[in-house]
Amino acid sequence: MFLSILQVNSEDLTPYAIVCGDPFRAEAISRKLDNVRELSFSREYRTFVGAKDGVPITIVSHGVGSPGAAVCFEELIKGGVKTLIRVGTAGSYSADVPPGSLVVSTAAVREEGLTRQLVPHGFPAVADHAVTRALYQAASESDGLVKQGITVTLDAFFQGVEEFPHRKYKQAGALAVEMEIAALYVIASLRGVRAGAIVALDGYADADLREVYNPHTDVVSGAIEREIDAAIRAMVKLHTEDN
Ligand SMILES: O=P(O)(O)O[C@H]1O[C@H](CO)[C@@H](O)[C@H]1O
Ligand SMILES: O=c1cc[nH]c(=O)[nH]1
Repeated sequence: MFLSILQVNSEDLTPYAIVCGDPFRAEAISRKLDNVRELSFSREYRTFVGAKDGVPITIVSHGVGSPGAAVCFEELIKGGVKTLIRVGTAGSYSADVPPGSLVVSTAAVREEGLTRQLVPHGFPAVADHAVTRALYQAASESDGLVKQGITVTLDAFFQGVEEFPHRKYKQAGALAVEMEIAALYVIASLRGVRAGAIVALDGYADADLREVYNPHTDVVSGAIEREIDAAIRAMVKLHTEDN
């Protein structure tokens, strides 16, 4: 089956897929695999397949924001993907998880518009337990701080005149904010596949991002490198458990 938005044949995909926002991060992830092939680069969606320790893995970029990412998740699932791990970046809610830390998202607050058009208000956006456990274990094997907990998914990146809901979610114990995890978890639940996510913290959520946002620092690059390695190791572990 030809997937018209990703521009790939489903026969070329694998049941295990790592997704990320940035097409260049997708390429960086693919460089860690053996026998890599780039299948397509269409819109924000760049797709590679390769293997780690004999486990075939698909890597796809989904761009910024839930609606575009949802299209990618839906086509991957339609194409036969059964396990998805998002490897992203996020803003921290707490000095306890400073920039450079990793957070494994156990659940996501649905502060975006996309999932409201898919499921009722109270429907939770939750990670798969086995995927979360594999990600947390793999990330904990590397140097550096790793936490697991609730993340928040927003649509807006730069603030307008409305207050962002950061204060209340921070008080409620959320660890970080990003823009796609809730969509991933809700779509995975709807379509009966499993998903998890890990994010590298690149700053503080309540900073004025127009002034200070810069994910291209050594600290953030190091954290992204660690989360990529963790996601690949987690996929290999999940494959072993499945077989
Ligand atoms: O680094 P990625 O995976 O793109 O994730 C985060 O970075 C983007 C914002 O710059 C949003 O997509 C957000 O979710
Ligand atoms: O959505 C995001 C992603 C990275 N950093 C942030 O502060 N917010």
